[in-house]
Amino acid sequence: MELEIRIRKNLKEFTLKADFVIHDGCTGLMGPSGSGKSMTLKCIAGIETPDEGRILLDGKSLFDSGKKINLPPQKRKIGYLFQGYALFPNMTVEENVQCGLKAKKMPKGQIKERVEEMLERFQIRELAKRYPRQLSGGQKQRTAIARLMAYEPEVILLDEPLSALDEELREELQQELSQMLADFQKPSILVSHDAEEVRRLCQKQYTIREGRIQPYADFPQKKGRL
Ligand SMILES: Nc1ncnc2c1ncn2[C@@H]1O[C@H](COP(=O)(O)OP(=O)(O)OP(=O)(O)O)[C@@H](O)[C@H]1O
Repeated sequence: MELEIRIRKNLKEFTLKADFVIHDGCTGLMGPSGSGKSMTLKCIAGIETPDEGRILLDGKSLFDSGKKINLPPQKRKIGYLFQGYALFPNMTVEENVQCGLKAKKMPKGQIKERVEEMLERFQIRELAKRYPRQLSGGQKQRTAIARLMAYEPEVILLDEPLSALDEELREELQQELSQMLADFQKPSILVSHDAEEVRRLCQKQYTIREGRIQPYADFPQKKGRL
């Protein structure tokens, strides 16, 4: 698949200018605090709207200011993994996994089937009736990933998913993320402050500074099409 991003958005301090194309595999996006990383992801997901430009997924417009196209987030098939995972605290694991499918208006029987499949695949079936506060960091991550994958996204955006964790758990969850991304195979973008994390999980890297995105020339190229 191919995700093409060509957007401009005026922010308080600078203008975000993103012009890049990614293919299957994980692309890292690194840059200082406040440089526009989260804003770039939010524009791709449809949570924020660029002032102008276009975003195409396999040639299909998700956003096109010229053609006045601006698909809402639920129609973009983009999975967003937030920092801290953003699980709903008043919902059980099972309810968290199914909530996106209800919003998508999937038939009840199909929702049940899909949720079962995700609980099984991410080994959280025994935790189905627990609330997020009753989960370990790893279990929370698996629940968040199950919720994301239940939605069958075509693109995954990961916004510093591991930044709030201590080093030991971080290592462990990096392994799980790495496996998930390898299985996913479609395009994904990982925003991170950690160069080592990007080197481990991504095949390509971009840097962003004051809203300008550029390929990181020194990044070691790995196998996979990007
Ligand atoms: N809704 C908004 N409208 C206008 N400007 C915004 C909006 N949200 C954030 N900004 C500004 O855009 C800039 C980029 O913010 P962004 O959250 O993308 O940074 P970031 O690179 O993700 O930073 P961090 O690593 O600290 O999370 C900041 O200067 C921020 O103040």
